[in-house]
Amino acid sequence: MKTIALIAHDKKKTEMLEFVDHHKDVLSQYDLIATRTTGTLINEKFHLNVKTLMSGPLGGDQQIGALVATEKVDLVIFLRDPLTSQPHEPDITALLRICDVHNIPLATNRRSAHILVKWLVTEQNK
Ligand SMILES: O=C(CO)COP(=O)(O)O
Repeated sequence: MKTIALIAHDKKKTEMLEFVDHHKDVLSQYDLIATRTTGTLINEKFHLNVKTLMSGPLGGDQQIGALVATEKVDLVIFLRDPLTSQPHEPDITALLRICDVHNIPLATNRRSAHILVKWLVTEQNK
């Protein structure tokens, strides 16, 4: 397990920052990538050296999807906003799909994200 992708829609960015704050000790042990705005906010606050790709609406979800498809991402945390329509909805759907195609663990809400991080810790201690 090496690379974790972090993505949050605008209304979920505060939640993402809280999530990262809570788990920064674990997350800092992995290579982190993110869509542009999400990653920039995380880097400003935590200096975790997150590599940023394009913003989601400009193709960032597709970039992460391509990395999932080529097995360069091992886990995806995507705090989606299910109550706001997104202009790049097809890209979002494609990212979720490609995670399923490649059997990549994917959390789309904060509680499942917490569970995945706990699982990471369990795996580390094996
Ligand atoms: O839109 C997004 C995911 O679909 C997130 O993109 P940003 O991190 O650039 O806001």
